[in-house]
Amino acid sequence: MKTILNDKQLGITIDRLCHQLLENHLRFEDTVLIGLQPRGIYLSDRIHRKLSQLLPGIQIPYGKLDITFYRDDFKSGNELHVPNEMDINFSIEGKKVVLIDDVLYTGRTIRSALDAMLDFGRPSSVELLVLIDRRFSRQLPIQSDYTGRTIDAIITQRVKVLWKEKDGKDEVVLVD
Ligand SMILES: O=P(O)(O)OC[C@H]1O[C@H](OP(=O)(O)OP(=O)(O)O)[C@H](O)[C@@H]1O
Ligand SMILES: O=c1cc[nH]c(=O)[nH]1
Repeated sequence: MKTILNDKQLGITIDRLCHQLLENHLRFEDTVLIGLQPRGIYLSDRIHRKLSQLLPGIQIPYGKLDITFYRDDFKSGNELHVPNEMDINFSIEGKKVVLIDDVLYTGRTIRSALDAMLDFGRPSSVELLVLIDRRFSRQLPIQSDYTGRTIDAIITQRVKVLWKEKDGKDEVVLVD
């Protein structure tokens, strides 16, 4: 097992991603943040919290999207898919959406998210922010606009993003 980001590096990386978002979205007037269930929301919670500190008095619309019923393998196999909470109480019609997830690998989760998101309106643009981009693993033409760390990993390896509130510590590891 190899550490990709320790807790300090993870904090610095999230701060940097927030500043990159600020550079492009300034006061977030037409921008909404959407975290992907289940594991992207730990990152999106932190990003939303940090941006709210950096922009006091500004309410940035923030929701959580569940893609369970939009997965391209939803109807195949015998696996039982258990949905997570869908929590988007605003329209994304005409908004600039920033989708947030922890890991980008094949790109299938993001494809499903793009599909699921359209139930909430037609955005003017969609960007993707991920903590870890597993390069050379894509099965679809999808890439991130904001990236914490790009890594090369072989197919048998798995990136695990651990969060203090869920897993007891903040760390990103590569598991063989
Ligand atoms: O780009 P992809 O290949 O879709 O992988 C990325 C997704 O994988 C992880 O979720 P999870 O382990 O729940 O997803 P999986 O079961 O699809 O691997 C992670 O939280 C991302 O959402
Ligand atoms: O390495 C990987 C690939 C997909 N999803 C993860 O969380 N990790």
